[in-house]
Amino acid sequence: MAQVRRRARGAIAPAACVQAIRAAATLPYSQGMRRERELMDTLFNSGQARAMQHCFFSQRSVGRWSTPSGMRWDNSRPRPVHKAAVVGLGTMGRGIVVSFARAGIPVLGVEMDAKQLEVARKTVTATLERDAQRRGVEPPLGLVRFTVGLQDLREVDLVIEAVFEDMALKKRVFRELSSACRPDTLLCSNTSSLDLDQLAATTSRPELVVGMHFFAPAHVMKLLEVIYGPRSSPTAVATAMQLGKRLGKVSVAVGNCPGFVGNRMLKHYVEQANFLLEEGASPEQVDQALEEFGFPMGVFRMSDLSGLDVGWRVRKESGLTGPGVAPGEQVRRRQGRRRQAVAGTCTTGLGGREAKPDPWLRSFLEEYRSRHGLRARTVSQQEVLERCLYALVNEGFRILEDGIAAGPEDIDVIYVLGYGWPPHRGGPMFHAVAVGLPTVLERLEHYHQAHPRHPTAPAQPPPAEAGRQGQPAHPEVEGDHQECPQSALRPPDHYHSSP
Ligand SMILES: CCCCCCCCCCCCC[C@H](O)CC(=O)SCCNC(=O)CCNC(=O)[C@H](O)C(C)(C)COP(=O)(O)OP(=O)(O)OC[C@H]1O[C@@H](n2cnc3c(N)ncnc32)[C@H](O)[C@@H]1OP(=O)(O)O
Repeated sequence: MAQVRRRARGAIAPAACVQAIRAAATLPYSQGMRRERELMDTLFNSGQARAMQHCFFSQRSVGRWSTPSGMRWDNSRPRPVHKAAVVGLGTMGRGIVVSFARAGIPVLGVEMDAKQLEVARKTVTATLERDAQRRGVEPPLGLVRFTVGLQDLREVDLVIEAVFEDMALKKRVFRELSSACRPDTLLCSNTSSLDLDQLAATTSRPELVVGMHFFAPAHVMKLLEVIYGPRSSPTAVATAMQLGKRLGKVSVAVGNCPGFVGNRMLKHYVEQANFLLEEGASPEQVDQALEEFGFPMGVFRMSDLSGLDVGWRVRKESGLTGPGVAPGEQVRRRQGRRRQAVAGTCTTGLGGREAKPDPWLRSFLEEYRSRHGLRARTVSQQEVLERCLYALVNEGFRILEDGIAAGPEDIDVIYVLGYGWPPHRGGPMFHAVAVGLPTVLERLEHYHQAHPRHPTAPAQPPPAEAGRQGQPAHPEVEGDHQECPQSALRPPDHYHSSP
């Protein structure tokens, strides 16, 4: 039972199953049946059941996508994709190649560097072989071809660019793709946060450019964010949405803004976690609170595995990597500790999956606090959860206001399938309603008063001309020491799923 509870992370159904089996094995038949019925009644009537039902129906509803400009699932025809290419075979690119092969779609893996290509070939082959062995099938190795350079791209119907998160580099790749591919080839980007419209503008076919944002590990996580820009055509959006489904993912169509939906919210979650380090929490403590809430891994473990280098590049592009930034930033800059180059982390010792406290980090944080005159205080588990999760929820409401996500269900699907938000808590927007929007608002305002640098949203809406796609811009971080504005969270009229 202890093992089940540990793996279930707060979900009541797995523990109830064990109890029912135990009752069947140890009680007389009629008592065992009665106990099972009681357990079922408890489960059927629980908030967790409603949360899981919400997840189930939300995953179906996002397939009926629509955009503010009137593109819809039922008025847009996808194109067939017979063969695809992935350009850039880092960790994400390799995972995407694996997803194509596993779905039975021929795929060309493209690298500019021959050494990197060989590493990718080995990793992809090993992953496909391991996966096939587990499933008792033949590995689909014949569907994957690797090549250095863009010369073979005329044979593909769709390309996914997955190079480093660097706008200049991505623009160069898109320009080259534009001449290397057929004029009808869809050009997609796996960018985590960059402006899709700028990428589209470098090509001869901006209408055939969309974002296809995968989540790490790309061959495991079930989410695909499909990002439409102002010039993306219905055909391009429909093709990417349908392709996601073929790849075994749940596709969610979202608008174009920095970080789109998932990472735009993630930024506020990560930011609060970093502030908590300044204030006295340890990374292990923050992670433990989030893991007890039900995430498979806390924010620091997750960042270690998939986000340190990406986050660093994103902040570098935004000019947020100078001196005077919060410890999270400097920790990330520690030599050789940006994951995906090295399996080392800021929360854990070098290598391995197990999170172990890092003595270097502990003394770094002590030194950082003393340098900035910060007195470490005790941070409760409740504060960790409220600050990290409500900041994320708050941004979710701003995303709805901006029309970047079609509805709260879309955000919930993104968090459950992309970031491991526990399904028995329904997703962030569902959770906020379950907690009570007035309570969430009160806590956000409380933390705003207590910590003037706290959340996220400006008291005044930003000027409309600062936004993209004719929508108001969302607030940008201007450094970790910005004044804290008020909450964006208002009980929205359009929230139509009740917990
Ligand atoms: C102005 C706006 C700017 C925007 C701001 C930008 C913010 C900063 C950007 C951050 C980076 C974003 C990157 C990307 O765009 C978005 C993401 O992908 S975020 C990551 C989302 N993924 C997760 O949260 C996954 C969490 N993990 C899980 O859910 C589970 O671990 C699992 C993957 C379902 C597997 O679970 P299990 O089967 O129980 O097995 P394990 O836990 O042991 O893991 C198996 C295997 O997978 C590896 N792994 C797990 N998680 C990750 C991960 N997040 N990234 C990479 N790899 C991961 C794990 O190490 C194991 O590998 P192995 O040891 O077998 O080699």
